[in-house]
Amino acid sequence: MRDSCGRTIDYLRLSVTDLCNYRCQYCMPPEGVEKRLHSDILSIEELAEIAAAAVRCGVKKIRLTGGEPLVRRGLPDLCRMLRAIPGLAELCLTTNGSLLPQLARPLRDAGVDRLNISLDTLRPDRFAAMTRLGTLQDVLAGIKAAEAAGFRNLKFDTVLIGGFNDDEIEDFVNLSREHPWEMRFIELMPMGPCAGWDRNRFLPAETVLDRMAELEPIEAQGVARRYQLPGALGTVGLISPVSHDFCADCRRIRVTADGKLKGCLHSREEIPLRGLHGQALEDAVRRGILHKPERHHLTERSSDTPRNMNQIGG
Ligand SMILES: Nc1nc2c(ncn2[C@@H]2O[C@H](COP(=O)(O)OP(=O)(O)OP(=O)(O)O)[C@@H](O)[C@H]2O)c(=O)[nH]1
Ligand SMILES: C[S@@+](CC[C@H](N)C(=O)[O-])C[C@H]1O[C@@H](n2cnc3c(N)ncnc32)[C@H](O)[C@@H]1O
Ligand code: SF4
Ligand code: SF4
Repeated sequence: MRDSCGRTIDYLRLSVTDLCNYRCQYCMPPEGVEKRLHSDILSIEELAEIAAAAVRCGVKKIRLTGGEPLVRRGLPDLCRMLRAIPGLAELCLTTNGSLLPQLARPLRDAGVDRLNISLDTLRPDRFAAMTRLGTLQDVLAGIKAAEAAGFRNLKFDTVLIGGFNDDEIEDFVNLSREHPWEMRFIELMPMGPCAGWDRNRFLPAETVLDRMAELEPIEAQGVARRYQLPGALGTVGLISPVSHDFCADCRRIRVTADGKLKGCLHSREEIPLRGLHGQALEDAVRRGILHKPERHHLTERSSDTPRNMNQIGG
């Protein structure tokens, strides 16, 4: 289905929880989130019902996200239910990777096609400081488990943060030499805890090209401009929501774990879906697509959404 700007909307980012086992400094406050009542969050059945309605409205790809999706109990059951929806072409998941040692295999068996793993630093001390609760070791074990479970085309998402990880650009890019991975760099978007951070922490993704002159452009994919080192097995991606926004080509809608449809990551507008079923649910999804905001306004001000990123899912 097309929105009022003529964009085809076929990609749903579905958040299964706002909870997380990490507290990344730019994403969540140190104290975490107020624990909600279990009933405030969509049940597995409600998530599957919304996903099926979205597919009837033209969605072909679903990406599960969080918070951290892997902390959600019953996630493999949900994946199995989603995989059985006729017309769904791709089921993907974005994760911090820490729980993949236990869950990579069950998720693969449940039909998840592809994983994107967030990884902001390769230094154990920095990792612990940025995530406040995590260890790099867990994520490295998670990556091994994902490969052993048969996940291919892994992508890694690194949020570029000036003064934190910009001296690791080369290390990340070099991983693409020996591994068939896409190493992606994402511009930090001003929202939630990082909205007021010093301007020099927000770097344009071009910084990567300035540091790595060897990178050669290859075909873009989704929202990522892509590059490759000569002879490398993997690729490098740049995602520039701030400096080169990709709103004109946006194909996404989002549903939050508390059941609100968001036409745009950065907009305040939300459509409540809870309690709707059948045609009424489908009509609400269509309304959300039709009224999808045209673009964000991050070059003029911080994000308009009052939510932190863990309450949306990226
Ligand atoms: N501004 C903006 N940023 C987005 C949007 N979608 C994803 N991002 C950011 O881009 C980063 C990468 O997103 P992923 O979760 O890996 O998903 P993806 O890029 O759609 O993944 P692929 O399906 O592999 O192309 C995350 O940090 C997101 O916050 C969007 O619609 N708008
Ligand atoms: C909110 S997390 C949810 C999924 C999972 N917990 C993870 O970290 O992959 C999704 C992605 O959003 C990114 N993210 C969070 N806050 C961001 C911000 N302010 N700007 C850019 N990316 C952000 C994270 O780094 C992560 O790659
Ligand atoms: S970025 Fe992901 S892992 Fe980090 S706090 Fe946010 S939801 Fe959790
Ligand atoms: S900011 Fe909004 S319109 Fe722009 S790409 Fe992201 S979700 Fe789409």
